[in-house]
Amino acid sequence: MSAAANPGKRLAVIPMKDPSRAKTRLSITLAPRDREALARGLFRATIARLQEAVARLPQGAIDIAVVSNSPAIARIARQAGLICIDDNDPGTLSLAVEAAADWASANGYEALCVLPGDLADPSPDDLAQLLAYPLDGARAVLCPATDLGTNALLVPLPCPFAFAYGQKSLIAHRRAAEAAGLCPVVLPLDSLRVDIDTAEDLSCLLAQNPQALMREGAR
Ligand SMILES: Nc1nc2c(ncn2[C@@H]2O[C@H](COP(=O)(O)OP(=O)(O)OP(=O)(O)O)[C@@H](O)[C@H]2O)c(=O)[nH]1
Ligand SMILES: O=C(O)[C@H](O)COP(=O)(O)O
Repeated sequence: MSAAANPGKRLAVIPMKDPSRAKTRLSITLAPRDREALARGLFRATIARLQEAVARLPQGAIDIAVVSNSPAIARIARQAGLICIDDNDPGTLSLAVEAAADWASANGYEALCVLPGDLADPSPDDLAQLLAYPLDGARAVLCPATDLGTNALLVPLPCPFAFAYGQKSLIAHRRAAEAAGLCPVVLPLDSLRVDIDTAEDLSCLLAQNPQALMREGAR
């Protein structure tokens, strides 16, 4: 693909660690194989919801990708028909997302939407609203997590500021977008507020979906 390949298109990207290294904050609550199963299960659910959202939008408007260095994640992504971007394991979420932004710019996409692969229950309606949000060349859209993290964002490409994931990243992203001359829009979408980081998040998830920790070994 080249820069001329995707004019007017947006790329939705899910950053993913290898499942064997994921969900470390749940180490006290879950055995390694359960953390791995949870990470895979949440990733598959995110893909399905995103595909449902994309199907509601004009055909060809959005492509979906994963950015990861994990062969296990690449296998799941390819089976689902996603684009796989290899981030060469740069060591942080921000650098992995930067690798995806660079790839998307080089391939001619006009905007990048970043969604973590550990959202508890993202709704296709909310995802479609975010994916279709008008940027008018100068907006950056930020969807807050309950803890003031950034659970989703939509930026024009090339993105004029550095990603700043970490504690209270919503505030950091808002400032960075503004400093780079963009107009930051905070878009609170209920179903994008909760990701599964802590034991409390997990018990809420299991109350709603007791299958969330089903073993995935056979797939
Ligand atoms: N490609 C890539 N994805 C990452 C990286 N760090 C985090 N992610 C992904 O970003 C999303 C949010 O991740 P976190 O909640 O920070 O990490 P986690 O592994 O899910 O959980 P913890 O280990 O408890 O921090 C998940 O989809 C992760 O797989 C990274 O270094 N590279
Ligand atoms: O804002 C962030 O850093 C992202 O939402 C990732 O946050 P998490 O570590 O809370 O999942």
